[in-house]
Amino acid sequence: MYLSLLKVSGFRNLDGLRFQPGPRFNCISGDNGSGKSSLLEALYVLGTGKSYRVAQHRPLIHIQAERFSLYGELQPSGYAIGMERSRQSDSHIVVNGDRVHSASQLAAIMPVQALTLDDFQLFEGGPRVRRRFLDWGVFHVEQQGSGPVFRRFERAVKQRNSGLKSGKISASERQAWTHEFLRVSGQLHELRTAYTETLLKEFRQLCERSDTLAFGRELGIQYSPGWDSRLTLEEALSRPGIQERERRTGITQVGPHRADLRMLWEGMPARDVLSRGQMKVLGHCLKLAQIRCLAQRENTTLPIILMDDLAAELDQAHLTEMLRLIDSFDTQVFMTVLAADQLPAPGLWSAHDDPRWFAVEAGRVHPYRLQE
Ligand SMILES: Nc1ncnc2c1ncn2[C@@H]1O[C@H](COP(=O)(O)OP(=O)(O)OP(=O)(O)O)[C@@H](O)[C@H]1O
Repeated sequence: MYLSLLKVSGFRNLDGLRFQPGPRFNCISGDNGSGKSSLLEALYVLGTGKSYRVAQHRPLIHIQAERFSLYGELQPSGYAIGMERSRQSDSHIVVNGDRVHSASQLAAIMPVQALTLDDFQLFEGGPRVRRRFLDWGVFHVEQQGSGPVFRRFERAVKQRNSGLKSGKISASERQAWTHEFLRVSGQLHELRTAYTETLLKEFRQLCERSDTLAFGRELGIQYSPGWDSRLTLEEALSRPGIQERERRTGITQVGPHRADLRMLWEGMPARDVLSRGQMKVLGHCLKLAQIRCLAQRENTTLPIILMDDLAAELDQAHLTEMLRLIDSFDTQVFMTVLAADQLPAPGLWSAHDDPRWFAVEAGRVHPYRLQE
């Protein structure tokens, strides 16, 4: 699957933009503030309905525009996705002319994975960042089975919390909500445990590839389920201290919504020992390991890979190795860079046709040929 055409209007500084990328590696260069990251962000929004840079959609709309609109065509599926978002209204998404009511449906049509400068947050950020990362993999690898589990789990937590908050629930009502919460938590826990094992295997193999990435083999990753793992979730919920906290706060205190991945280095929190560049490289590797998990499965669509400013903070050896790794996936890639000469010569990392080169200037994209 690859994107053959992108049109963007009123999105940050991009307006009237028409972009025909190549099916494999696309390098996008341009000065600071030219619109490279915005172009990548537009692709991400088209595939997910949300940005990886901001939580709200308003900053995405050009300051003088009322709305942004995005349009993309995918090959060989022939899918055409249109998306519009105004300052006031919710998003309007159309796939092949039919209205789509939830942006989450786009994930199956145009999956995207973004490698960004923030990937060190998988180490330094809070548990929410790691849960989102983990669940991206669970969702994409177990697409058929996991979608309903996520939805039921969210509903079960919400219902249980509103019952706890109202304070007026009978013991039998509380039991019924707890029963559903336990049932669906068990399913989510199983999906995450199985996926974490596969992910770790792929991550280790990826680090075996070269001496440059060998330091990644020392990383220990432990799945922490969201409660004391020596107990069952039911036992954890019935502890007097937990019940007292639930009565006081009206919030379910333990469960998969509190899960985390513990990143360890020689038994210490990895964020206390690894350099920022190392965290960034390993953060990228973890995301690429997710794509390897998908590549092992039959009939899966590999995500389009978006890489914003990969060259920042990486030395040439790490940069070359990351580019080789990314080039080894049979999927479309978009990468931004200030100038093409920041990258090692394509002959060192690209085994396929030459990457395509595009320059962004004042919100417009122009193809160009790289001088030898
Ligand atoms: N809502 C908006 N309306 C208009 N312009 C915006 C809006 N949001 C951001 N911009 C501008 O869009 C331009 C492009 O930003 P972008 O982050 O894409 O640049 P970039 O090419 O990635 O630069 P850098 O190399 O510095 O990261 C910037 O000048 C920014 O100020």
